[in-house]
Amino acid sequence: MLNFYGVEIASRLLLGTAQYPSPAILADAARASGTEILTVSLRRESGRLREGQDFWGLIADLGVRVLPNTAGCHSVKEAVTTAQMAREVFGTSWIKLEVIGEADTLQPDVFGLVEAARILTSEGFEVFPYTTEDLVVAERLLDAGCKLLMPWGAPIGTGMGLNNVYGLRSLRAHFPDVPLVIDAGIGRPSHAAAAMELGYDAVLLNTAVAKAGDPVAMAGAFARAIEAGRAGFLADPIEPRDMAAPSTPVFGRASLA
Ligand SMILES: CC(=O)[C@@H](O)[C@H](O)COP(=O)(O)O
Repeated sequence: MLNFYGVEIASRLLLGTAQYPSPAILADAARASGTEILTVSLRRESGRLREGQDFWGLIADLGVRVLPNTAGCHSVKEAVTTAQMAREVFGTSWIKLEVIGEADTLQPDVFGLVEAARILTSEGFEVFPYTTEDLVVAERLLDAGCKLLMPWGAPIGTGMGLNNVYGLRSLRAHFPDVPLVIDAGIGRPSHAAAAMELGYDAVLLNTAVAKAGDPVAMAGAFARAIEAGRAGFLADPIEPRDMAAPSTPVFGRASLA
């Protein structure tokens, strides 16, 4: 079972809550996904109070954990302040930390991320950092007190899947005991399955479900793909090879005589 900061989690799919056609579809998609963790942006909740209250009721009905995020923050100060407010609003010390550094790719500002992570862990937060696959940054985030890492698959909202499989494989190999969650850029269930086959512990996604033609069906498809990918990883897949190898034994030949 997954363990995030001492909390055991059965579902390996974490779901975002933005961009659904309606709150009812979000709720149905969350149920179909089997997720136990929904990410929620503080900005959304504080911005439109009435809608926020309805939204909070919906989350409470689903009986899932909330992982507040600092989506849209571009500086350390903004991210830290948003995290502090989120702790008050949502009553949890979990925070998905995003410090965005570049507008076109929404690439994390990894320098600001490490600084913000250090500040927040010293204040008792349990930080889920949205990062790249960079090994040195990963080491710095762990030094800063993060107990798990959330590298991107591809830029948020692109649906491109796993852009740097080599880097992600290498991150997995360097940190075998750290929970690793692919966060962002997943477009199709096969991308999520591929992440799990690499040995990743879980996948966080939003756009691919929220913007699908049928978000509820897509949520179910992702849940099954993640389970299949995990099962495949645990079953110890064969290594690819360059030369063909007959899968049918060649001893004993058919004879026409
Ligand atoms: C919801 C959330 O936390 C996003 O910031 C996250 O990174 C998801 O990205 P996708 O929308 O690309 O799945």
